Amino acid sequence: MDAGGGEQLRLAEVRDQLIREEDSIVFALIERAKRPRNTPAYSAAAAAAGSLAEFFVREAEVLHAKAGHYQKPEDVPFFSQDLPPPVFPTKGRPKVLHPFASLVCVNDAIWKMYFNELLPLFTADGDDGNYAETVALDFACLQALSRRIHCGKYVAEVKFKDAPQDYSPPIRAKDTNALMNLLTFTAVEEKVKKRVEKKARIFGQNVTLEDSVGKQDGDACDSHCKVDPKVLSKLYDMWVMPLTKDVEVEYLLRRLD
Ligand SMILES: O=C(O)C(=O)C[C@]1(C(=O)O)C=C[C@@H](O)C=C1
Repeated sequence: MDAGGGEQLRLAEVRDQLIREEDSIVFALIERAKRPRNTPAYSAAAAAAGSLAEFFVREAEVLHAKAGHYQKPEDVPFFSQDLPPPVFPTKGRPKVLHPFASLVCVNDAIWKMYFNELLPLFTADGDDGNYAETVALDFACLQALSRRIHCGKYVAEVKFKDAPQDYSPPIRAKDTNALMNLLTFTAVEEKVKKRVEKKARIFGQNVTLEDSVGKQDGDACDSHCKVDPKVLSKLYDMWVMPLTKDVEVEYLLRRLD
C-alpha cells in the first residue's frame, strides 16, 4: 500500500485498496478452481521436505525475497526464517506505520484456513496429476489472501490517527474486546460480502460471443460460475474480515509502545 508522497493515509483510500485486493482474490480462486483438489500435493508423506505445497511456497518465497518482495508491511512471507536479502536495489518507501507493524503476522492462521477449510469448498474432488501447477495456483491464492488481510495494519493506523482519544484508553488497558468493537463497522462488512459475491458472479462467467453479460448477472447462473459466488461471501464473512480485524487489533495493541 502506498501513501502518496508519505502524506497521511485516509480511510477511504485504504478501503479502495481493499476493494482492489478483492479482484486478486476472486481471480486467484477462479484460477485454482481449474484444477481438482489434487490431495497428493498436500501430503507430507512423500518427501522429507514436507508436502509439495510447503516445498513450493518455501522455494518461491526465497526467489521472491531475492527479487525484492516482502519489503512492504502487507507483504508477509509464510516462511520468514532465513529469507535472503534482495539481490537488486529496492526503492525506499515512506514509513506510514508504527515500526512494530512488521511483527504483526497471521499467516499461520491463513495457511490452516486455506488448506483445511477453503480448498474443499471451491475445488472439485479428484486428482488429475497436475501437482506442480496446482501448488503454484495455491501460492497465488495464499499471497492474495495474506496481502489483503495484512492491509489491516493500514486500516488500524488510519483509525487510530482519526480518533486517538477513542483508541488510546483500550490500547493502554489491553482491552481487545473494546478495540474489536471500536473498529467493527457491520454495515461496511455487509457491503463487502455482497460485493465479493457479485464479483465472483461476474468474473466467473463463461463468456461466449452469444452471451449477454447482463443476463447472466443473477443467482440463476451460479451453478455455471467457475467458483460458487456464495463461497466468496462465506470466505470473507468467516475468515478474511475476522482475520483482518485480528491484524488491526494486534497492530493497535502495540501502537503506543
Ligand atoms: O473498512 C474497515 O473499516 C475495516 O476495518 C476493514 C473491514 C474488512 O475487513 O473489510 C474489517 C472490519 C470492519 O468491520 C469493516 C471492514
